[in-house]
Amino acid sequence: MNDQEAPALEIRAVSHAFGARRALDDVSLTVPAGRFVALLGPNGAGKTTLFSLATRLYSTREGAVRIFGRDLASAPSAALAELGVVFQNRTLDLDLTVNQNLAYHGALHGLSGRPLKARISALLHLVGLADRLHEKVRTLSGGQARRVEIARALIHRPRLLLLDEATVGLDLSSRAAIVDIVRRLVAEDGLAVLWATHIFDEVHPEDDIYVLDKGRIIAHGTAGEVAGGHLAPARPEAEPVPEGGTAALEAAFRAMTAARAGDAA
Ligand SMILES: Nc1ncnc2c1ncn2[C@@H]1O[C@H](COP(=O)(O)OP(=O)(O)OP(=O)(O)O)[C@@H](O)[C@H]1O
Repeated sequence: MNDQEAPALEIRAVSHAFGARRALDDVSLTVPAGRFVALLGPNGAGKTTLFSLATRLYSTREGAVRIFGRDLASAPSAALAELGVVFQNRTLDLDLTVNQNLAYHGALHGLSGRPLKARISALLHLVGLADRLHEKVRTLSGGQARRVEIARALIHRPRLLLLDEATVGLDLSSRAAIVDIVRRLVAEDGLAVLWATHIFDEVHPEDDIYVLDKGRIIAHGTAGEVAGGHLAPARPEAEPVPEGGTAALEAAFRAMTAARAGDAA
């Protein structure tokens, strides 16, 4: 399979345990090139563990992770070159400016001089923060800092972006702005995205979703299919759908996880 045909991310039969606690159990999922895929799961489902394996923070002992066909264990540099990531926990240096944070990260990826400056400028325009270049990150709102993290994750032009609960703790309009930026990157730039969330209203009916619960994938399909076809259609503007519009997905999810809790009992 050549690089153009390979999925952006392939996770195959991955399991991971912390001592006796099995955090992931035989998880497989695929993010096709240029597509938005949501990973929906409650707290403790295993999302962050999966991201830690996909970014090689943890080594994969059971199963395989491939990024555009490159195996993360045997060809880590080639695989990670295609990957950008926004972690759940904030990792910007608050006492450096936006520019310094981005420039430092760009330098790690071998960028310097004019190309680096141009890249930072383009990315800050993309996330709507061009006027904050020389301000310390400490002065930004939570949503603005998140947008800087997205810019930073894209500095080396990855073709796959992983976001772990990127909107958690943000107000509705900041969440909407971030969802909008990410969906535009998919639609206009062909970026592939894995969007991990426990917030139902960030998912549109036509989105490809995987539902993760207690370390296992318990459902996969479009969000509309998983919700039994009762999900309200996405609105054309990329705001989260109003509360209640995703009630069917939430109800389906609760029914699935309750059934599993019953199985386990
Ligand atoms: N370093 C660790 N040591 C021990 N157990 C861990 C560790 N990291 C995660 N776990 C456990 O693994 C399971 C999955 O956790 P994980 O953080 O991956 O879930 P999550 O879906 O990202 O949840 P959240 O949204 O709350 O971050 C949980 O039971 C958690 O307690």
